Amino acid sequence: MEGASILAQITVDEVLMLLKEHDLLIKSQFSSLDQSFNSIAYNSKAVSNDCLFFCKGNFHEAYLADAKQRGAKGYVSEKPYDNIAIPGIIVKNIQKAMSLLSAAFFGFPQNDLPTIAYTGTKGKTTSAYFTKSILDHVYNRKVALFSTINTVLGPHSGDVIKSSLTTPESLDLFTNMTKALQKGMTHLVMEVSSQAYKKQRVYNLHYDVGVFLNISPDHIGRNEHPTFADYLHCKEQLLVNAKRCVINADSDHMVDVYYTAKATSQPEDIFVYHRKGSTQNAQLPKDIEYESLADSLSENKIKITSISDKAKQLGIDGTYEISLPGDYNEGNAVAAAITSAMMGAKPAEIADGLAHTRVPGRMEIYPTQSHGTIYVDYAHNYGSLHSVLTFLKKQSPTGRVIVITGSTGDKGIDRRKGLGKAINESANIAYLTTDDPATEDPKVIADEIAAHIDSKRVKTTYIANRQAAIEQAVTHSQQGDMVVVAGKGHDAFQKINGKNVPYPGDATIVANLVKGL
Ligand SMILES: CC(=O)N[C@H]1[C@@H](OP(=O)(O)OP(=O)(O)OC[C@H]2O[C@@H](n3ccc(=O)[nH]c3=O)[C@H](O)[C@@H]2O)O[C@H](CO)[C@@H](O)[C@@H]1O[C@H](C)C(=O)N[C@@H](C)C(=O)N[C@H](CCC(=O)O)C(=O)O
Ligand SMILES: Nc1ncnc2c1ncn2[C@@H]1O[C@H](COP(=O)(O)OP(=O)(O)OP(=O)(O)O)[C@@H](O)[C@H]1O
Repeated sequence: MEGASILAQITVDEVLMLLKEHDLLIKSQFSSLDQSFNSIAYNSKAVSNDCLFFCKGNFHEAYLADAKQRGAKGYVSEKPYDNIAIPGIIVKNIQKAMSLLSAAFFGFPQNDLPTIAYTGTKGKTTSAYFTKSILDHVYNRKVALFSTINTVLGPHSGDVIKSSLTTPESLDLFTNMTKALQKGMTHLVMEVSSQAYKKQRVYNLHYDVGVFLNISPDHIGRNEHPTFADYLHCKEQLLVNAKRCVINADSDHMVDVYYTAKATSQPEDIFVYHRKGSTQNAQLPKDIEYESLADSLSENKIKITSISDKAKQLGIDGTYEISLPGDYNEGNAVAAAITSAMMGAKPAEIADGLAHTRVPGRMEIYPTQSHGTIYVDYAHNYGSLHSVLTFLKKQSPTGRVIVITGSTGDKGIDRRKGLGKAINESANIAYLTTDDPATEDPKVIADEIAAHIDSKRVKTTYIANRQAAIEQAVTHSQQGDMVVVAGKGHDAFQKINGKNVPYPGDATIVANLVKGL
């Protein structure tokens, strides 16, 4: 999107006032406070007339010259560009300034769009889809969704666009909120990544409900978070910015997370849920408990019981069928039940939503007649692959586990070790292949995964072409085998050297392959 010209406006006076309020202003080169802007943009190619342009990231002066030529009337930046004859506003932090001013430009659309925000290393998309599915029953499909997979701006199929980031750039985020309101949406469910906080994409955005699902090491390395502490700190900001907080107790570091929430929310506004029998973080308050009543590939069912008085007021006690298999999806479903009840959902609506949610590329099952059963799943780090493989092994302890995976280049470097570890713990056969290699050699990435696999225990083969690797794994599988195609779900591209190279998608390849097998 990178620029917006929906009917909206902001004046230099308003810009300066806001920046001063947030201690972001260094200086302004504007002579008139009354000058107004009818559009905003951060990419010169998206600039239209009377535009206020943001210079951020790996920026080059030539982009500002381009923006001026296309109609920019001023810019906001951390440094002046005196060679270009256009007035600037110099700020201390451009990402914060862009978020703040984008929200103001659209008249703070978040104030009219009650929002549930999810963070966590795993389960954000699934929980967000569960929640949207429930609230769609309550609010007649008027629920917007900003997720890793899709951005849903309205109730019609034409209102759905593919997302390029889990959490969009701030200007795009507030543009999308405005579009959602214009299309009659009444609520928003969104995912917030740790990068969104690191890059201030959601600066000054407050949520009605914030959920912390879990955390385990991920996204640590060059281009992302320098340390786990930084990753945790960024994720915790979601609760600092939420009126009501929902926390899953069954994950490491949740005591730390709870105390972060308590710094800005009353204990009355913090809801902690536990799996029955779990002893993890037992010192945390217990508001809601859930237990698994069925946990197989064909049936996933939970019972929710409220413990504290405030939880009882949500009125969600009961049993619920969950459309997605996997014990880890039970916690995701509980989070969705709690948050949607906070937004007005009744147990029958929660039951309907949880029983009928489909999340593209998450635990999709493709049976065959004469070969193994194929699972397409988005697992691409230790936590997720370990969860999926242990769940599947529990279902069929004697079947062989066959995994096809690669890992991303230039980011999530620590995932390679984790994927190798998960394969080593639970798989019998591994096909290592290409994921999104970016600027790296996929063979080198595969070797780094393989370094954590004991090849005497797990037969490991490298096939560079992802489609060929899937085809070989599936056609060589036998009845009773569980073949897990991990990592890309429905992604219809591979990121190679800065380009999105078209790729059919794991799910499409498998769907075509299993015909006749
Ligand atoms: C490291 C990082 O956060 N990069 C993001 C950032 O890039 P950037 O600001 O440096 O942009 P750039 O492409 O170098 O260009 C610099 C500026 O010049 C502008 N430009 C460029 C060309 C031109 O002709 N004219 C022009 O004006 C660009 O619009 C941009 O504003 O801003 C871009 C959009 O404004 C993002 O697409 C980009 O995300 C990169 C691609 C990315 O993939 N980030 C990942 C790590 C990410 O954020 N992932 C999380 C999920 C992971 C998690 O769970 O933490 C996510 O939320 O998706
Ligand atoms: N609560 C959970 N705990 C562990 N693993 C999970 C959990 N929920 C989902 N998974 C696994 O993680 C994969 C990705 O799930 P999902 O897309 O919901 O998570 P996400 O947080 O949005 O991930 P990402 O940040 O990678 O986009 C699933 O396909 C499944 O394998």
